[in-house]
Amino acid sequence: MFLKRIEMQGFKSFADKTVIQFDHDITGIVGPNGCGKSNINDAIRWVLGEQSTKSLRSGSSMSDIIFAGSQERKPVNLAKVTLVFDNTAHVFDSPFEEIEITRQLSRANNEAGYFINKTPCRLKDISDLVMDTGLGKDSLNIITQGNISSFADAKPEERRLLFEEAAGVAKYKKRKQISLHKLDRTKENLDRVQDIIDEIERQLKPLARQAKKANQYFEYHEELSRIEISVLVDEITTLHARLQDLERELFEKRAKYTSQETTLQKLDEQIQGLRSSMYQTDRDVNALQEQYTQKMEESMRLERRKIELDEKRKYAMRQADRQQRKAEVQKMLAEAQYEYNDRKARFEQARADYETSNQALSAVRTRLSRKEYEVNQAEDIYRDIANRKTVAENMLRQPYQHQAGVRSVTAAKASLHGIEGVVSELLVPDDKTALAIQAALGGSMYQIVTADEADARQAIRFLKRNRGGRATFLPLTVCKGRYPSDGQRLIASETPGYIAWANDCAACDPRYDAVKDRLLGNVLVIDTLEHANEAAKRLNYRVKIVTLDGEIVHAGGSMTGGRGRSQSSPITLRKELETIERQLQEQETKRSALQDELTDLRNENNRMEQENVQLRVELAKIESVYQAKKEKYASLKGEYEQFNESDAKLQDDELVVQMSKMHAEIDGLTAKIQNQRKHRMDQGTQAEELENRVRLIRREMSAASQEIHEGEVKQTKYRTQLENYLTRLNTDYQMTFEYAQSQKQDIEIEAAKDRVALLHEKINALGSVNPDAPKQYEEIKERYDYLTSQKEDLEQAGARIEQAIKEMDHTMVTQFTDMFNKINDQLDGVFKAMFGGGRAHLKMVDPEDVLNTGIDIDVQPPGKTVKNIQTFSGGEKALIAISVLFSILQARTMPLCIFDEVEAALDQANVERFAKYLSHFKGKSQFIVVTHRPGTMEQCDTLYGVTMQQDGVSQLLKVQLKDAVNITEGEQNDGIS
Ligand SMILES: Nc1ncnc2c1ncn2[C@@H]1O[C@H](COP(=O)(O)OP(=O)(O)OP(=O)(O)O)[C@@H](O)[C@H]1O
Repeated sequence: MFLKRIEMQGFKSFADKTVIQFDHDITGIVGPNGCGKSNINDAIRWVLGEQSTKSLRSGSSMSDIIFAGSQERKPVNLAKVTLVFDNTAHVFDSPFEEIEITRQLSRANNEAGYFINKTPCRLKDISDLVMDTGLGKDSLNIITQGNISSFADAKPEERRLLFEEAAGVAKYKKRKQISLHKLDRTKENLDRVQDIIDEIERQLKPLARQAKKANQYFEYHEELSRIEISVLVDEITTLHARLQDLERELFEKRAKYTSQETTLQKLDEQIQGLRSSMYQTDRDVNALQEQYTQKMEESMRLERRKIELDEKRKYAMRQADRQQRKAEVQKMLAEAQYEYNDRKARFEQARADYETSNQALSAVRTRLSRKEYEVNQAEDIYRDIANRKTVAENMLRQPYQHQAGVRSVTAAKASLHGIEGVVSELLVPDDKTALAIQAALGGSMYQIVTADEADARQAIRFLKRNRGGRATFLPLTVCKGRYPSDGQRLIASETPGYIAWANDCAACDPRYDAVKDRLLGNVLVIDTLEHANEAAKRLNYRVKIVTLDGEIVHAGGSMTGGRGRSQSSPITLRKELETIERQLQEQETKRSALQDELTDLRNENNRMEQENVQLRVELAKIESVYQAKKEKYASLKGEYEQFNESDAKLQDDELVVQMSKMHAEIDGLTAKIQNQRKHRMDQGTQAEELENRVRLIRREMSAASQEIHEGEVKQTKYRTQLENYLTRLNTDYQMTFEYAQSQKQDIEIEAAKDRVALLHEKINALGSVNPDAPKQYEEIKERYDYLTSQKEDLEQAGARIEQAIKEMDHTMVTQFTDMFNKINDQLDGVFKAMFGGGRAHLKMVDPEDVLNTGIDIDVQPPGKTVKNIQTFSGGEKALIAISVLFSILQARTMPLCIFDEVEAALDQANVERFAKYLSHFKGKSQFIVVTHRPGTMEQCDTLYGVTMQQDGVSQLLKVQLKDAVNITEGEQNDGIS
């Protein structure tokens, strides 16, 4: 027998160990209601893998299948059932000739145990072993009364399951289900992988470009590093040498300047000395001049006395004889001639002196008027600067003339809380970049910095309440710096004309660093507008740029520039005022020097005017004397010529001697005065020469000072450049100059410089570079390749599953159709045997869809015209179902069938037909039949009677037919005897 034995213990009502031995084809199980017959079926299904407590007619828990005890028996802790199969026909796919399957369950810990041939295993192993045999918890092996009665009323689709089971396609269906599930999962995985691949593909292209760019950058940078070190070393060396030359030059210039200062001082002293000496000479000349005037007056007096004397002589002569008179005239003529000649010479000398004085005076006047013009000019400039100073001072006193709000808040600062100040007061730009910072700040220079937002709100309320104007407030608590990116810094520092980032050009209390960095942190300062345009281009028009002249290239490229009436703003005013004060000081020095010179010139002019007047007076005096002498000489000459002889002598020798002495003195004084004048002129010339030298030296010193200043500017520039280069060595290459020197290569520096510039250009042209791009690209590419191969694997797996499903579908269609036809072939004969005539036929509801079609059955019992199965009686429906069941058993041999009261609904005649037909299968299948019907019992080879005594425990014993009928019929009385 296929099922050789069942061993049960503790299973449901079989509390004690019960062994059912099967030795014949048809074994009947009989017994009264509730004695435990169906528990045997349950035991078989339980071992074959049933997990549903409902289907096992157990309670809510599987442990309810363990014997629960009764009034007289205690519950047991373990349920254990073993099925022993004969496998000599190898119904099980196993080399063993006997298969023993055991399932047990312990109540204590709900622990389940599964065994095949006593070897522990999993439930799945049992299901797998059983699946291909046609046995199984849902198989056709176990048919209950319920199965039979529901067959006719079932939907065609439900009915189909029976045929699937018969055709053995259930396992394919299950496998297909698993495959479909797998396919779904594979497709889901594929979709997921595809989504990731799509996403990665989207990243891959730009990343490839970035990686290429970064590699290019690394290449350029690598080359740059190789040659730029040498270039930097060369630049530093050159700059160093230049600086040394410059310092030497500056030292010499400063030394010369100092020595010129000393010379100038000496010259000034000399000029001072000379001026006092000239003053003394002037006084000497004046004294001599006075003496001269006195002498001249005395001389004139003597002259007058002489004239009087001569008149007296003339009178005497008129009294004397003619000879005497002649001699007298002759003598007078000689005197007159002498005097005439003498006065003439004097007159001419005086005239020449006067003319010389005139010329000198005119020269001085010209110089004077030129000097006056220069002084006026200097005065105008001074006044102009002084005016500018006043205006600037006024503006500084009222810096927010046009910002009413700022004015109001500043005025009320003491009564408001947390007013830190106006941006223009808090930030102080350096001289050079003041205009640039002013432009960079724009209107924000009038923003008022407050400690926090509450302070700003309070100030705004104050302005509103007092209608004090509007103002913008910048609370420190929300103020955050804005900075350029590292890339922008690098590009900016390499751009021609780069000065600095604006926040580095202004100083402030560290408290306001955030304000400074917020307003100026991302503004770039460049020297000229051309360079600013270039810088903007290189920075992709993303940065605001200002020039030293205050022009702006805004982010985006728009430009602001030009010049208004005033360039001043509070931010530049302080510096402007300092510059104006310096200019005023310089102009003051210049103006007072010019005024000194003017005073000197005026003094000289006055002196010369005086001298000139004096000379003119003298000339007039001497001219009159000269004219008198001339006339006298002419008259005497005429008179004498009338005498042939000389007349009496009338003379005053003493007067003549006095006069001649006087004349000699006057001549002496004249000579002295002339000498002094010449000396004075020499001194003047000398002073002028010295002043010329002073002017020359001053000019030279001013030029030298300018050169020194320029040299110092150059020096600062070189030092800054040097610092820059050293910083670059340090930051870009982490090298000291000394180490870099040791790394310097022997290359052509000029060509290298060109190359460095070109490389910088190329690097700039690359724009922003992501240095991690190559690594990121590699990683993502690797991931992409991996996922692509995953995708291929999944596609192949999917294709394999689809192919397997296709094959399974094909097998199922074939097997199902074959089995369906076979059953159909059997059905008519079985039906006729069961109904004693008539006919029956199975049909597919949708023959086109064999895999899903429902199954209908057309039946026509003998003598009836009704075909609709629903309209038949319960017994007829059961007989139809049994006919189909038998047809199936005909078409497909089952190794084991368990019928649980399947014939319960049949009448006696039909039970007999049923039982008779059962014997058709003898030798082919093993039957275990649970029954109450004697007709069926008669056909059984062996009969087991199941009884249950008061203790609620099922007992089993082999019985004879007679006993079996008794047991069944004596259900109401006591069971077996
Ligand atoms: N865990 C259990 N412990 C003890 N007895 C149990 C347990 N489970 C079920 N039983 C008993 O098993 C009996 C039911 O057995 P079963 O359904 O096999 O009877 P039957 O012989 O098939 O009856 P019928 O002829 O009416 O179908 C009941 O008396 C029930 O109390």
